[in-house]
Amino acid sequence: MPRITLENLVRIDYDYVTQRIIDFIRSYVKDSGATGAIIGLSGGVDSSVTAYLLVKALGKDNVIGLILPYKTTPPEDIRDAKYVAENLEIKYYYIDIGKIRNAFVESIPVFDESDKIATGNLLPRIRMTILYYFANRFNKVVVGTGDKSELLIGYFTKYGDGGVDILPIGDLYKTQVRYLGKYLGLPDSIAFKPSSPRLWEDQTAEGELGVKYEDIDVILHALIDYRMNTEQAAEATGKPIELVQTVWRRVLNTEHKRKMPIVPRISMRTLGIDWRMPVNKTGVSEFME
Ligand SMILES: Nc1ncnc2c1ncn2[C@@H]1O[C@H](COP(=O)(O)OP(=O)(O)OC[C@H]2O[C@@H]([n+]3cccc(C(=O)O)c3)[C@H](O)[C@@H]2O)[C@@H](O)[C@H]1O
Ligand SMILES: Nc1ncnc2c1ncn2[C@@H]1O[C@H](COP(=O)(O)OP(=O)(O)OP(=O)(O)O)[C@@H](O)[C@H]1O
Ligand SMILES: [Mg+2]
Repeated sequence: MPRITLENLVRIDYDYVTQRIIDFIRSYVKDSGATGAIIGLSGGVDSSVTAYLLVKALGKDNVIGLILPYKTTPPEDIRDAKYVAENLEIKYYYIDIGKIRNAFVESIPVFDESDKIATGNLLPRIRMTILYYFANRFNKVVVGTGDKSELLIGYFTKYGDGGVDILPIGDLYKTQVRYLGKYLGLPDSIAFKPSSPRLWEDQTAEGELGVKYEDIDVILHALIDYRMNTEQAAEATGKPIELVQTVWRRVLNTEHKRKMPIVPRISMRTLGIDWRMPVNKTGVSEFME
């Protein structure tokens, strides 16, 4: 049984990884017929790394950043998001989403502030709408920032930050994204900033999940990349079986977030039977007469 450590995970060739992602972005945007990319800049590691990669792939004139704060966004995030945009010399817009969010709140009869998830999820869904406005308006693609850890455990808002066209860092675990950030020249204050969706005050990802990303990553590495079962993963990583099961349960329970909406199979082709109505002598279905 291999011993699986975080060391394994972060010791990858970041030069190669960067080139693969750049090639992917370039060819996707070219084939889509778009003129470039739109990205939401939060000041967090995922959007910062993705923005650096976009500029390397497409050039600074073809990337637009949107800084979309709400009052739960701390000032240091806004400062870091601006730093990224200015350092990369990309065009960016700053749009406070407070008024839009409040219009939703005032218009929804059953609105309940105490429901943190339903209330918090409004923010990424509003951001998604604004990102797509810009994409339509300027013929660009919306670039998502989800990493492999978040995607696998479903730690994102369905059709919010999950509603995007491409996910350039979606095959890299959070810890790998941090080291890629360092490799790309991001300051440590961004590359190693504790992750948070900032959906409510003082929210942190690890606080809400109850598991550290370091543990999540090493466990996912065993379960997904080595295709181990939970007992094997616990042994190979040295993590408690309960923790491994918690992570695995998250993967299973969020499968729906990684798929297109399910369509029931009722057509002739998918059912494999002829479902046509009987036709009359003139060859017309009776109900159409
Ligand atoms: N089996 C199933 N098949 C199909 N659809 C299913 C389903 N189960 C739930 N659903 C649907 O999914 C909905 C629940 O999913 P969703 O609306 O996303 O809500 P949910 O997963 O409960 O909440 C989003 C989570 O992601 C976190 N988040 C959000 C944004 C960014 C980040 C970040 O890392 O920065 C993290 C946030 O803190 C929260 O924990 C249900 O209301 C239902 O509509
Ligand atoms: N205030 C914001 N302004 C613009 N975009 C935002 C804002 N907050 C979140 N987003 C978008 O939603 C994405 C998902 O948020 P998330 O918090 O997962 O990513 P992050 O902040 O880049 O990194 P981390 O997950 O480590 O916090 C961001 O990467 C960004 O594209
Ligand atoms: Mg964040």
